Amino acid sequence: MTIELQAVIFDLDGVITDTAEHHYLAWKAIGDELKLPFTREFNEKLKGVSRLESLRLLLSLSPTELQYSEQQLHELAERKNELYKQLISQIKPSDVLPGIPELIADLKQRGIKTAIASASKNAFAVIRNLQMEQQFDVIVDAATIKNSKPDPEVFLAAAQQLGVEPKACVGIEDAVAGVEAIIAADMTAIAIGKQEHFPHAHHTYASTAELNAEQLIDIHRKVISL
Ligand SMILES: O=P(O)(O)OC[C@H]1O[C@@H](O)[C@H](O)[C@@H](O)[C@@H]1O
Ligand SMILES: [Mg+2]
Repeated sequence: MTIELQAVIFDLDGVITDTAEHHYLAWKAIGDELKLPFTREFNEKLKGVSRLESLRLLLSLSPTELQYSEQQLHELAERKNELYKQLISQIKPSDVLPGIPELIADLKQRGIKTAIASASKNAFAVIRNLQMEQQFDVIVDAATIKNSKPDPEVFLAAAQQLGVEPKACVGIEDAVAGVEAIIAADMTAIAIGKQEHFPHAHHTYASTAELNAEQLIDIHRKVISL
């Protein structure tokens, strides 16, 4: 018996709206201050991972062994978050990425459920500013999750709350750690970004504008029959 696609679980930052850029700009400001050679390429590693883990990755760019106390680490993370919160305070409904509203509407019409699986503690603020609270059947954010991506926990929690088995889900991510989490959750993994970043994704689109429900159903069907 084949398993039909029953739910699409979206990452938030970089998939629903371009907050991946806001995270980058906030870390870039901290990196510049500490004179660290932080690039967009290196930023790919920070996508999808928790705030503190992102900070650890950023500090690993230092050529010398920098020693920070727990207190200093906490202050740096807090400062990054303040910069980030300023940036997201400007987010408005028109900042939803292209193709996303149409995809969600099409999925709903086909009876396919939708959820958010985000590693961010700011997820609800972003969704509120986008006025998308009513668009998803389930929203899981960092507040209730112990293990961050690439651990599958956030995707599995979303599937469980939807009442759908993981194999019947497609996950959509713009982060390497996120695609790993989807695969570890035994779901079909769709990546958004450059193909070379996502060798393990089942399919990669250059942009959210290319997403469409019919194709997701097809890709899921092929993955299930493998
Ligand atoms: O600092 P926040 O808002 O809790 O976000 C944690 C992580 O959330 C993820 O969604 C982002 O991709 C990461 O870049 C970010 O570090
Ligand atoms: Mg993301």
